[in-house]
This record gives sequence, C-alpha cells and structure tokens, in this order.
Amino acid sequence: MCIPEPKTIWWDEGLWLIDQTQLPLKLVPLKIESIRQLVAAIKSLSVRGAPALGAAGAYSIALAAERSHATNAFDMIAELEMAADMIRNSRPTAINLSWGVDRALQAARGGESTEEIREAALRSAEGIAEEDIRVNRAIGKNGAKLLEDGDTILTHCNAGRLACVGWGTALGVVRSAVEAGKKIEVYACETRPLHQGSRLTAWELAEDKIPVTLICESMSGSLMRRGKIDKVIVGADRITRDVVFNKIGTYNHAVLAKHHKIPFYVAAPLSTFDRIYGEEDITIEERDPEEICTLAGVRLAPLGINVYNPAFDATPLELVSALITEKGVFRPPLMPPV
Ligand SMILES: CSC[C@@H](O)[C@@H](O)C(=O)COP(=O)(O)O
Repeated sequence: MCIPEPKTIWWDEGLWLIDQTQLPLKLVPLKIESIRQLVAAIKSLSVRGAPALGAAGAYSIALAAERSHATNAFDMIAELEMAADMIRNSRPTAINLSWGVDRALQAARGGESTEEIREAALRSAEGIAEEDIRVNRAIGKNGAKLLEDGDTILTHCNAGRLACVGWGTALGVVRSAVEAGKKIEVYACETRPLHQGSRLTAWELAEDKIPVTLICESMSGSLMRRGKIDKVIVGADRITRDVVFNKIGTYNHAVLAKHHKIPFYVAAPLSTFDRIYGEEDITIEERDPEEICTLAGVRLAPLGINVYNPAFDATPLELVSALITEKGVFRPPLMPPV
C-alpha cells in the first residue's frame, strides 16, 4: 500500500498552511501574510502539533525577513529577533516551536546583507520542513518493528501528518506498519476539548483507508480491560529527563496501560527532547475556559463557572515502555544520544 504525502505547511511565494480549524469539513489552505497572523494561527491551532510548530517557527523567520523593510543587516536581524520572541511566546509547551525559530534565526545571523539574510532564513526553514518528513519516515520505520500484524492501537490527540510537515510520528508508525503489509486498526480518542482526535486523526486515517474507530477518552480503560487494545502510541510536545509532555489525557492512558500490562509507546523526533529542563521547569499552557464551556457555539456550562483547561499533561518516563525516535527505540531510563 502506497500512501501519498501532502504537506501541512509549505512555502510558495509566501507561507501557506492547511487551516486545521476547518477540518474535517474543509481542507483549505491559508496564506500567512504577517507575523501577527501567524501568532493568531498558532494560538487558534490552525497550525499545531509539535513538529509542525517547529517548521512554523522556522518559516516565521523567513516570513519576517521577507516582509522586512530594513535597509541593513543589523536592523533586519533586530526585526527578526522581535518576531522570534512573539512566535516563541505564542505557545509555551511544545519545544519544537522555539527549536525551529532558533535554528532559522541562527542561519539568518550568518547573512551579511539583507538579501543574504532572507535567503539563509528561507533555506533553513525549507531544510527543516524537508528534514521533518525524512525524520518521521525513520521514526515510522523504527516503530513499525514493534507492531505485529493484526494489532489494534490506541492513540490520543493527533500525532499524524497534520501535526508534522508530513507522515506523522505516532501515526507515522502506524502508516509505516501498514505500508510494510501489516493489518493495523486504530482507536482514536476524540481528545477534548478541541477534538484533534475526532477532527484530525479520524479524518487522516480514514483518508488513508486505515481502519479507525472513534472513542471518547474515558472509554480507553474499559477497552483495555476487555483486551481490545494491544498497544498505545502517542506523540510528544516535549520530553524532559523525567516526563513526556503531551496532550491532556495522555497520562490517564499511560496509567491504564501500565495497569493492564499494555505497551505504552511515545514516538517523537530528537528535536522534541529537552536536554536541559525537567518537569518542574516547564510551563503547561492553559487555554481559554470557553473551549470547555461551549461546543460549536452551544453553551454547555453555567456562565461564570470556574474552569481548569490545561492543554497538556506530564507522563513520568517510568510509565513509558519505549521512546521511538529516528535514531532508534530507547527504553527509559535509556535516552537517545544528543
Ligand atoms: C506529532 S505531534 C505530538 C503532539 O504535539 C501532539 O500529540 C499534541 O499534543 C498536539 O497538541 P496541540 O494542542 O493540538 O498542538
């Protein structure tokens, strides 16, 4: 089975992305004209998922350079640094966002004229985008060896091609296993409150004709108890020395998987590893209460109710059976080399 590879974010005389807020009803490209618009697109999750945010971060520097009216390299770099700060601060948890920004900014700093800076920033961003697909293919290949023909996988949120430039991390593993001829089925958790599972994962897998069944996340324990799940595979927003940060609800699945002796795998590129900080140093993004209080414009909760709406949770590494990376599979406490 050969699966096509459309991109989530790309440059074509300007920056484009698939507007993920429109899925699954509409697959529409969105042209990004300014850093302010890109910040809004990141905050509203038009572009989301750690590796896609990495590419968005890098392209933000190319965009800022393209839009700059600076007449000398010094002023242009100062403008790029301001854009970089705005982008880095737009979502705090996924490490790839600042990783992409910093890589492109570093490349831009090597330019001696405004033209060289523009070229270097765009070259760096295009390189990161291409590298993302190569890396995800390698993650897929490494992870596919852990899946057996006939396996049923549980996944949470969307760690598919929409969360990356292409192919996907957790869903990349599924895709690679299917490409290798294995029959794999997936349970996709809807992923409250923003439904990346039902809107994106279910859509992606259905597009690829990979059998997918949508569930609410509260159903995973019951399915595990009944022997319906062989493995759990999720992506990650940041992996520190002690925990995996991923979409809120991931920790629940990890605890349940441990209890039911089901392997719990995390698939992520090396760019998602944070070699400096630990759990206590990382800010978990808290989002607008309205995301929980309303659904498609319908009010689901009393006005003024207290709400707790973190976007991510932390899963201790002792609950993780293996980290699947482009450099191989690592069983914690073993970590991939820098
Ligand atoms: C390969 S994507 C890994 C993670 O970024 C993904 O699982 C996730 O939690 C995304 O959250 P989101 O809030 O949609 O950006």
